[in-house]
Amino acid sequence: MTGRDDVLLGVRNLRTAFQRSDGEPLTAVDGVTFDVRPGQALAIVGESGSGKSITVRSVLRVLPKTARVTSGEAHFGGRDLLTLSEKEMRRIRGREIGMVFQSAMEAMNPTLTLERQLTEHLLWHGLCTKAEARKRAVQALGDVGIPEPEKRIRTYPFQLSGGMRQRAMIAMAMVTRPALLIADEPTTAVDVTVQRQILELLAGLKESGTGIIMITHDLGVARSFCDDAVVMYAGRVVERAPTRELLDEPRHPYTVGLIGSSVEVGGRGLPLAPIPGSPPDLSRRPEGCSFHPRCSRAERPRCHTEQEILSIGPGRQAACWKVTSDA
Ligand SMILES: Nc1ncnc2c1ncn2[C@@H]1O[C@H](COP(=O)(O)OP(=O)(O)OP(=O)(O)O)[C@@H](O)[C@H]1O
Repeated sequence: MTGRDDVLLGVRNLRTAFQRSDGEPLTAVDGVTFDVRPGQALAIVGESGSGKSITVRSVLRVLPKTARVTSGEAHFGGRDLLTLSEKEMRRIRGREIGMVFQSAMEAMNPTLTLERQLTEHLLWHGLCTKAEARKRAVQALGDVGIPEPEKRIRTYPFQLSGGMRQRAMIAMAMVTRPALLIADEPTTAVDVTVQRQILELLAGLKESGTGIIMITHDLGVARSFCDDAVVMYAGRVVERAPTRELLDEPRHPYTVGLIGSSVEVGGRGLPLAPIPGSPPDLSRRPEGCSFHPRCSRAERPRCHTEQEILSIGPGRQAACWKVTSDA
């Protein structure tokens, strides 16, 4: 049995910067901290460019060439992933940590059949014999609802429909039975029916004890699937809470704006209200709270000088002194 206190992945104070061509550093992830627990899902939400993908790519150590983790820790299975060698990371990625991305075409090798990809994946990680690998691969395709897996295993990714390809990618991520699954917009490119089926698959994984990080723009998906959520703005976590509390009673002015401008709200018949302005250029971040130029509650001088994340209740934190003084 695992309790809420077991931490599967503990990310502390993660900072990642890009070296721009003009020499200016750009801090895309700025002091991010969160925990993921076994059998629980954490949503990472925020506008485009807020640092969600770079956060998980930093943990997996699959960053663009110009980016570098400049500080922080990522504890997983008694190790700090940020201090391991590339060889050690290769053993962890795809085996102990599975990955699912928005586009299966990006994640799969178009020149190999599903059979080669799945069996080689298992064999490379030394998880079974060649004879067992095929059996496990067929089983994994069947488990994700691919009909006639014995036959489909001989196809190439491009011969499958988008929904089937997405399932095959999930099969590949699940076949090693990872302790942690990182899913970056796994349902964005598929229709609503496939989306529901994929979420059911991921829910099965969660029930079997896998911890999940789900990056999503879809607050409805976060609500139905994720236990906890962190909201990112301009590379920082501005609010964290159990997902339902966060969505039903958002506290940080940015979270309030994000929810007000979301399709989830529009779908409930309420008017969409976009947040005025746009996120800052990360190489010229405003002093203090990065959201203050867009915030209707901003006041001088405090919002221009500080942004500290503070407790606002059990399991809840917000990086806004106005919210903490309301509490
Ligand atoms: N290849 C890159 N080169 C330079 N800067 C980059 C690159 N990729 C990302 N960035 C910077 O990092 C920031 C965070 O990017 P990231 O991809 O993590 O955002 P995101 O929240 O995942 O957005 P989206 O929801 O659109 O995927 C961006 O705003 C951008 O400034």
